[in-house]
Amino acid sequence: MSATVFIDGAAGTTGLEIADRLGGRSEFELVVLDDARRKDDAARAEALNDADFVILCLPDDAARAAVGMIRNARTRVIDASSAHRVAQGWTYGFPEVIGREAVASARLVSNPGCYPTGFIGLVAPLVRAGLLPADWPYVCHAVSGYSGGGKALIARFEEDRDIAFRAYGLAMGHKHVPEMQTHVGLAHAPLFAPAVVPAHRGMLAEVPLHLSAMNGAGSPDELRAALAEFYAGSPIVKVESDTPDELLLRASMTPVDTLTLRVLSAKDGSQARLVAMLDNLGKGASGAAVQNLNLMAGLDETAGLRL
Ligand SMILES: NC(=O)C1=CN([C@@H]2O[C@H](COP(=O)(O)OP(=O)(O)OC[C@H]3O[C@@H](n4cnc5c(N)ncnc54)[C@H](OP(=O)(O)O)[C@@H]3O)[C@@H](O)[C@H]2O)C=CC1
Ligand SMILES: CC(=O)N[C@@H](CCC(=O)OP(=O)(O)O)C(=O)O
Repeated sequence: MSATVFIDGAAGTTGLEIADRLGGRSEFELVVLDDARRKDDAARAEALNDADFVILCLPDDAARAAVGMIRNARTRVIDASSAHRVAQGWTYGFPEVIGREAVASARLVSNPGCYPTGFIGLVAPLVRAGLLPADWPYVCHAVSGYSGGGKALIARFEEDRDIAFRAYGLAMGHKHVPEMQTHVGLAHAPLFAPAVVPAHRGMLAEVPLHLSAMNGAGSPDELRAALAEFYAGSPIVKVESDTPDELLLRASMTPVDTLTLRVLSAKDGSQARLVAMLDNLGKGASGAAVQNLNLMAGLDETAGLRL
């Protein structure tokens, strides 16, 4: 018998991409509320309590309210919002970093943010291996396609074709910083500098490092080898050892659920740039939600993913 899945917020950017990935799969049956009922609390409460799995693709406040509507301990939840990413009782849904078994057995899973997927994917294994210090004040620069901001930012970029680059989070305190600090185990909140480019999807997150100024930091070769070992065998996270002349995000990018990591470095090893590339709607959101759903349902983690 197939498990029932209710996507709350199914008409939004993340929800639609999850439904795409689940389409045609016999292991899951999607529960769909029509347009007239998708924001009706009584209909949502019924669907939230009846489904085997609920995937929340809602703004944070609506996600918190949806969790409050679940009145049984049977329904298992994947929250794509940032409402529960450092909350007690929730498992952080980054299986490669947190552990596949932890995600597979959890009832409440919080999907990582798109930018933190790049930052944590790069830094957590290296801090854990003792090759980067936990008490360093890290910096993360990143660019995202505009679908990262959901329907509102898509509409803004599609209406105003003149925006070439949008830096934001300028007063610091971006909502992703707590999960970046917590799930790497850092002493200081990272300084996070996000931006949006006029492409629908795609993301690059970078952590520049003055290795020669960091006490006890590994060499670029050691960092690269440690990442390759940590993700060895992962069908989703790839560690590349090349040094390309340039890294391009293409506006025509097709959806992909991989996360690609690189350690780029100076010849003398004094400086490095840790770089993650992903699709904000792939491993950054919908692909990650489907990977977590697969694990929670006891299935191959890659089923339905675009690899
Ligand atoms: N886009 C991305 O790349 C990523 C998004 N996320 C997170 O996923 C969540 C969804 O984001 P995204 O899909 O981009 O956002 P969208 O704005 O595209 O979609 C949100 C959807 O939720 C619906 N909604 C809002 N309030 C309610 C409610 N009370 N009851 C039912 N439906 C409601 C909206 O309805 P309506 O259509 O009427 O506006 C909309 O369809 C957010 O928390 C976001 O931060 C996480 C990682 C990456
Ligand atoms: C481009 C853009 O606006 N991106 C969003 C983050 C997208 C994401 O990861 O979603 P969560 O909000 O669920 O964390 C932002 O910076 O707020």
